Amino acid sequence: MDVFEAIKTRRTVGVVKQDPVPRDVTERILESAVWAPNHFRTEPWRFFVLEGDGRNKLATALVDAIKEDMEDITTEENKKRIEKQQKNPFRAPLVIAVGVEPSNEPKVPLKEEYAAVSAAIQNMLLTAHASGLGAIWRTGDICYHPKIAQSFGLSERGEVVGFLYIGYPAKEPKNVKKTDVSTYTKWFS
Ligand SMILES: Cc1cc2nc3c(=O)[nH]c(=O)nc-3n(C[C@H](O)[C@H](O)[C@H](O)COP(=O)(O)O)c2cc1C
Repeated sequence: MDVFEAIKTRRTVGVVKQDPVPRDVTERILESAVWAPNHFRTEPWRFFVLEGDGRNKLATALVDAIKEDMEDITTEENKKRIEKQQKNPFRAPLVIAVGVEPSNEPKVPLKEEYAAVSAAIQNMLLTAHASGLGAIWRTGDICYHPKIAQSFGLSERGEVVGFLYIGYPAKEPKNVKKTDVSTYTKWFS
């Protein structure tokens, strides 16, 4: 599969099988990340690989984070929200939490550190797709909760920018409509 084909045929896959992802495939996905472009070569990306029982680490972090923002954790509604977060990491056999650890160098714009990590994530999604896997980049407010960053040992400036849920597709991905690029393009020749 050439790069353009991989880019065009990759779709977000939210529902995957529980079959484990082979170690070498996971390692290839990780390796593809660090070839992303990165101004000043600060290498701001961090990867936390969660598989098998390791996914409990994320479940605990998600539950701690959600509880912190609740006034009363014993209401029926909140109990359900807690239960949902407890289960969320088990929706895929492999979850990679991708973090950013921004440089302290004044010359390095913060937005460029996030840009580099986003480019790394796209590499990972494309490598997963080219390996026959399905993946979804998930966030939500909880992803950016300081407790989540802390749970992975990130600094106060660091944060998790996405959870990649990866596995073999259980369902055909939904078709998405893309507006033709000409709508967003102005040419100056
Ligand atoms: C920064 C970012 C955060 C995202 N977070 C979520 C999410 O929390 N839940 C979700 O269902 N999809 C999430 N997505 C995936 C998008 O919904 C998906 O890319 C979009 O629907 C387009 O589908 P495609 O990836 O198949 O082109 C996220 C994508 C990005 C780039």
